[in-house]
Amino acid sequence: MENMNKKILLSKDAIDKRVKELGEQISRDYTDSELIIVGVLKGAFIFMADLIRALSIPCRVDFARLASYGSGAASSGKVIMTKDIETSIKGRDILIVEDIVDTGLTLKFLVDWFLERNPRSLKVCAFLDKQGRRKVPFEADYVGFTVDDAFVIGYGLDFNEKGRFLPDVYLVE
Ligand SMILES: O=P(O)(O)OC[C@H]1O[C@H](OP(=O)(O)OP(=O)(O)O)[C@H](O)[C@@H]1O
Ligand SMILES: Nc1nc2[nH]cnc2c(=O)[nH]1
Repeated sequence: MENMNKKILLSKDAIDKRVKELGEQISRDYTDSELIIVGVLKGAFIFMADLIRALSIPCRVDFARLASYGSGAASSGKVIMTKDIETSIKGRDILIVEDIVDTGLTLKFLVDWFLERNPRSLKVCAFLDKQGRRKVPFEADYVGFTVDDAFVIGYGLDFNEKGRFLPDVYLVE
């Protein structure tokens, strides 16, 4: 990563401002509900930590971890869950929090998985959305920023497990 060209895409200030707006919007939409927030590991952990502190409503948290397998850099499109949540979601309001939607395969899998357990409602909040890259139709209910088709790191997002700690988001090449 040290040898890579990286250019700032989203500053910490811009991220903080947008996360605060999302927190306010979600708090308005879920007044009178005790939301269960499900973070998708690993990438979402920083966004989720900031987002729940921007809420003015109570929430519970849980985590799931998914992996997609493929040859080389290309995903086979097969997603598997390597860690399920530990909370019962039947009849509850669920918000999945994800760092990025790219092909849409991960979130499509997770949404279908959770819907089988009959939550009262199920929505998705994604920090970043690469809308032009979908392999399956998928729309998040809340989006921090839309980004073009370029590889990004920082604010939880990694390149080979590096760069998650960076407070800003960078384009890398
Ligand atoms: O829309 P998709 O094409 O399915 O891609 C999005 C997924 O890819 C990334 O996870 P990754 O597998 O890199 O794991 P990580 O979160 O542990 O970094 C990201 O965090 C999403 O979960
Ligand atoms: N870190 C990272 N993970 C991704 N997964 C899908 N797109 C991206 C991206 O741009 N950066």
